Amino acid sequence: MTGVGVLGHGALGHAIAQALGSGQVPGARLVGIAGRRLSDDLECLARACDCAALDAPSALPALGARLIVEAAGASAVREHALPLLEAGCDVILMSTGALGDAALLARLKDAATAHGRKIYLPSGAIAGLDGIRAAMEAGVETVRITTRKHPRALAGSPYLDEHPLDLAGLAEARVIFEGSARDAIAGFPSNVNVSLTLATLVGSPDRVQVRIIADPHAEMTQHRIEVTAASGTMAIDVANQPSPLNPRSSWLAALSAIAMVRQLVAPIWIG
Ligand SMILES: NC(=O)C1=CN([C@@H]2O[C@H](COP(=O)(O)OP(=O)(O)OC[C@H]3O[C@@H](n4cnc5c(N)ncnc54)[C@H](OP(=O)(O)O)[C@@H]3O)[C@@H](O)[C@H]2O)C=CC1
Ligand SMILES: O=C([O-])CC(=O)C(=O)O
Repeated sequence: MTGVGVLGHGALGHAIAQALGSGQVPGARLVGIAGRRLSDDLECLARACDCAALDAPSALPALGARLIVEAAGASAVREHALPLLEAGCDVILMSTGALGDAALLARLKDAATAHGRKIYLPSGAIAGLDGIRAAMEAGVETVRITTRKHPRALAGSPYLDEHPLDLAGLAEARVIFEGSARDAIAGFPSNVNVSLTLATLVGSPDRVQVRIIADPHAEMTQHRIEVTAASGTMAIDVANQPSPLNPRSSWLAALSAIAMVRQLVAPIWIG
C-alpha cells in the first residue's frame, strides 16, 4: 500500500482527495491533506476522506506518505517540492507553470536524482504527451497550443492588468494572447500550466507557442495542440468540462492526477 498525501484542497485537490479517500485506487492509501492553514473546509474534507488535515505538507512523510500530489499552485511547488523530495517522497505536480523557472526545475531534478525519487507531471487538462515524447526521439520542430476558455475562466489574470479588456462584455470569441509559453504562464498563471507541461517535455518554455482565445460561447474548455516533427505531424483536440468548483481548471486535470496515482501503484504500465 502506497501512502499518498495531497497538497491543496481546491477544485483539483477536492476531487483527488475524494477519489483516493474513498478507496477508488486500490494500492493507494490517502494519509493526509495539507493546505496553507487549517480551515473548516479542509477539516471537513479530511474527515470525509478519513485522513489527517494539515496546515503544511512537511508532516506528510511522517504520516507514511511516499507520494505527494501537489494541486495547490506555483508558490506551493516553489516552497514544498524540494523538501518533500529530500524527505523521500515522489511528487506529482499539477502546477507545472512553476517549472518555467529553469533554476527551480534544475534544483528539483538534482534533488530527485540525489534522493532516488521521481517528479511526475500528469497530462493534466491535455492529451498526447506520449506521442510527442516518442516524436522527440527523432526531433520535434514546432509545438503550438491554442486554449479556448470562457471569459469567466480568464478574468483576473495578471496579463489583463497591462492589457485591459472588457472580458465580461465580449460578444464573440477573441484571441487575447499570442506568444511563448514563458510569457503565457506569466500572464495567465492559473490557465496555461498545460503549456508549461509541454514546454518541460520539449525542453524550453520558448519552444512552445501559445494562443489564448476568450470565447463567451464556449461551454467547454478546449485545447488544440499542433506538433510538427521529423516523424510527421500531430493535432490533438481536447474539449473538457470545467471543474464545478473552479471554472479555470478542467475536470480532466484532476482525473489525470488520480489516473497517474493508479498507474504508479499498478503492476503494469500502459502508454
Ligand atoms: N497541469 C494542468 O493541466 C492543470 C493545472 N492546474 C493547476 O493546478 C493547481 C490547482 O488547481 P485548482 O484546484 O483548480 O486551484 P484552486 O484555486 O481551486 O485550489 C488551490 C488550493 O491550493 C491551496 N494553496 C494555494 N497555495 C498554497 C500553498 N502555498 N500551500 C498549500 N496550499 C496552497 C489553496 O488554499 P487557499 O484556499 O488557502 O488559497 C486551495 O486550497 C493550480 O495551480 C492550477 O493552476 C489546473 C488545471 C490544469
Ligand atoms: O484546466 C485547464 O483546462 C488548463 C489550465 O487551467 C491550466 O493548464 O492551468
